[in-house]
Amino acid sequence: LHHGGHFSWTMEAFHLGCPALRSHPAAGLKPKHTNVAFLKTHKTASTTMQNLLFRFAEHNNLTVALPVQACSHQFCYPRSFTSHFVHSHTLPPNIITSHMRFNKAELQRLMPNDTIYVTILREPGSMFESLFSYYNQYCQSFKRVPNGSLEAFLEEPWRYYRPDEKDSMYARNTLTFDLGGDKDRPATDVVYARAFVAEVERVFSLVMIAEYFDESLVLLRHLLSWDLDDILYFKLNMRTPSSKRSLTPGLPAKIRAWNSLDARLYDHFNASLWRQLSALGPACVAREVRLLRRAQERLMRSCFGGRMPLLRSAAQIKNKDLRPWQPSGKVDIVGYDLPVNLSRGFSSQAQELCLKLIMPEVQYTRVLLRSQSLRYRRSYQLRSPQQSHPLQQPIRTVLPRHRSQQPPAAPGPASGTGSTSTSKPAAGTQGWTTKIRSKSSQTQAS
Ligand SMILES: Nc1ncnc2c1ncn2[C@@H]1O[C@H](COP(=O)(O)OS(=O)(=O)O)[C@@H](OP(=O)(O)O)[C@H]1O
Repeated sequence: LHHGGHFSWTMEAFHLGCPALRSHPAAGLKPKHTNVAFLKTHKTASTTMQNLLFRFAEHNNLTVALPVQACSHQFCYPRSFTSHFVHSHTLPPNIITSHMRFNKAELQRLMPNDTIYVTILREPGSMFESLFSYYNQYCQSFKRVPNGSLEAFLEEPWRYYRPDEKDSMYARNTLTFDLGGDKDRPATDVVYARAFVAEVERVFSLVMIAEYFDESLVLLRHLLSWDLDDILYFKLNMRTPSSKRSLTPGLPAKIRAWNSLDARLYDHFNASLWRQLSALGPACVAREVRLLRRAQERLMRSCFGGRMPLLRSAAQIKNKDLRPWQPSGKVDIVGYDLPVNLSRGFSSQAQELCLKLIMPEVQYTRVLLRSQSLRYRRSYQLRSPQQSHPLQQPIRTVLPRHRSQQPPAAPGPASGTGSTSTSKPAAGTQGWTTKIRSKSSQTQAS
């Protein structure tokens, strides 16, 4: 961090890395894969992932598809994604990661052919508890429940839930909905549930699991041929312990029954994550996880003046660019503040890294849109019309009206070079390769 922002721990990783993989001859030369579509599901640690992808994109001068202003900082969720929602200055994209309702055909039209699709799921009990608390003031199904009681909702969900109502996707099978599925298919429709899981498996090369976030990142790193320092992160979008409630016995089973499609997805992809980890080698995975955590702790201490940071509620954070959005007065989403004397002994690059690591979703989206827009404007005069992305002509300015149930973002305008890979530094990762195959080619063909 003190040497130009690059965290040099790849050599250490090389010595501790997986022997079987290290012997692979050409892996050190393999370029990093840079075309990634990450489906940002709700309340699954997806903001932490999005921040990691934003930083990777900036570091490698890539283009991130961002929403037009009328969509706020999401792609007009809960409407099904279309390329009309993408800001024309962020085309052609390498990475897409903002909230959307998945639409395979539209994403394939937008993204390069070799795009790797990734998403993340969370255990249904803790996820539903998080949704219930976060969207308590938005979602009518939750607002109707006396005393905001999760137990009361789960006792008689049909008393409070209306499938066609605004924001009902937060109250039942949210993962299925985000993935483009039918959240209200009855649990008895096993044929639909199986086919849906199979479709998700066909499209997504990696389905991460929030409970095993670091292990999932190790798989991601191998899948994309990234370095260990590309997967460093600080946890974002957390609630204070006082905003959480523990689930009383019997509730997890009720949550699973109510969200049976999500439960099926979770069980399937949790099992497949562990199969992939075991194929990579448990010892190798454990070593990489250990390295990641150690490096993260060092990075945190560097950014926060030698000690571990205190998590702060939004009101306590002096820098407004670092205040996380608060869904209501009843839930406290915490964030970080940087020490005032951070600039002492730090390069501007190192300061920038510390800032971006803790920048909340709404503000980072706005910053990225601004910088990409600037880049787009600078390169605009140099382009011939043929060099434009097909979706850039004509630029679409009219958007169907849509209410925003999410935090208001104020993105400015934004960019577009279309590089598809970066040169991977050979040091430390020679021979490390993944056994996980990209499914993008199958997906394109289907
Ligand atoms: N690295 C990592 N590992 C495990 N869990 C993590 C991580 N980062 C964030 N979190 C937890 O994820 C919850 C927020 O999820 P999202 O960022 O997806 O929420 S949002 O839909 O974008 O608002 C939120 O959960 P709750 O605190 O239970 O609400 C965060 O604490």
